Amino acid sequence: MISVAEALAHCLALTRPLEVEEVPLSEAAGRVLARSVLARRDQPPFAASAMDGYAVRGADVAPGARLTVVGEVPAGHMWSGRIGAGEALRIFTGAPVPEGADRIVIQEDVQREGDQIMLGDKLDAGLHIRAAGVDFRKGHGIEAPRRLSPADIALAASMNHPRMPVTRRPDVALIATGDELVQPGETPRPDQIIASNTYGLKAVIEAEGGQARLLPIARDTHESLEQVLGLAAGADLIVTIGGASVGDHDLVGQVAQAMGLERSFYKIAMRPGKPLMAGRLAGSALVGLPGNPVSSMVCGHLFIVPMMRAFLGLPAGERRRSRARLTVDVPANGPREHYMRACLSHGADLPEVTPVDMQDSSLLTRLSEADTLLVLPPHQPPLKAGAMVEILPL
Ligand SMILES: Nc1nc2c(c(=O)[nH]1)N[C@H]1C(S)=C(S)[C@@H](COP(=O)(O)OP(=O)(O)OC[C@H]3O[C@@H](n4cnc5c(N)ncnc54)[C@H](O)[C@@H]3O)O[C@H]1N2
Ligand code: MOO
Repeated sequence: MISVAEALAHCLALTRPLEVEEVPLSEAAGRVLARSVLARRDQPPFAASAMDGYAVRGADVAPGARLTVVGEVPAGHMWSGRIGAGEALRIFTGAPVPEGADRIVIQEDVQREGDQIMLGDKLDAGLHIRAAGVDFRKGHGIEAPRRLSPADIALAASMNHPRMPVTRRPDVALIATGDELVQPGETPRPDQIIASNTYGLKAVIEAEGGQARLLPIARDTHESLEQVLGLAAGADLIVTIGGASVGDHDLVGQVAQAMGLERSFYKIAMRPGKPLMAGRLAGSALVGLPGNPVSSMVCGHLFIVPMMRAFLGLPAGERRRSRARLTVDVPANGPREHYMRACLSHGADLPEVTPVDMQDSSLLTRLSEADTLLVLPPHQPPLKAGAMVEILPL
């Protein structure tokens, strides 16, 4: 059995950054920017008023000073004159500041009578002018690769980019396997259960920016598995679920190998997730996840998420862990790295972590309750409440 880190390295070696496509800016949120984009103009393109008030010469500003209003400029218009001594221009937020003026007096500090204004006794000290290019200059870049946040979308719009070059979404084919499975909403026989893992994994994949296809459930026969694997042809990544272990009906590895799978590894020192398998099948990366629902979801977080990032051209490696204080004793760990389902809470100074009450890898209620994985290294001796441990937020 190889380690989790070695298995991840093999999984990442099966990926390559995908091609670039252009999408409308309005559809680019959450996508991965593939090429840096540069501002097409300065922002603001002119010195702009930050307040509603009067543009004046700073030298004229004094409590009780009287100035003559020589015109008016709203946002979206340009006043082409020059402000001279003793003059003021009525101005609104966002309007270009006229030549000669170097300060905005806010209207709350002014009394107006006809074309005259009188400044109040207590004047706001701010200049209230946004210099040209103070936000960004022409040529300023949003650097790739980067997952585009809502703020990035607004910035790109401000830079005058109607379209964004983004990495194509990875196409992921998801295959549930097993005679015992029916789709949610169907009527199961008394000896059947509902397929859950594919749905959970689709959500994991799509939250990362992949596009997941749910293929028909493959039955535990060579013919059925071969047929459904055939439907996955062309996918960037094929993910099978179940049929990975040693039982007489666990056929995924056999069938994939008969179809030409070049296997990278099978079985890892991890709990849950021991019977994980990965390799390349006719141009697609293939990951065979164990069938136990929690095993497949934990493997999804640990292996499929970094693979999505690698396909998207983002930095991809082991997911970042942090540390927390145990609230309860934890027994010794065996030879496999253990990813315990756990809940985080705020301690007095540090985050605290509590494993959920049952760790069996079939229990989706406990996974749903958990918000973090508590990671115990192989052969970890027993730990007492208060010990510091590594955690991986879900
Ligand atoms: N003799 C041994 N038996 C098992 C071993 C072992 O080393 N020796 N390993 C155990 C471990 S650990 C795991 S994990 C499981 C993995 O088995 P498979 O990947 O072959 O999965 P299945 O047998 O097909 O299913 C296991 C379990 O999960 C349910 N399942 C499967 N697919 C789905 C799905 N899409 N949605 C919901 N539930 C699913 C399935 O009904 C089984 O209950 O093997 C152990 N056995
Ligand atoms: O490795 Mo299995 O995934 O422990 O349940």
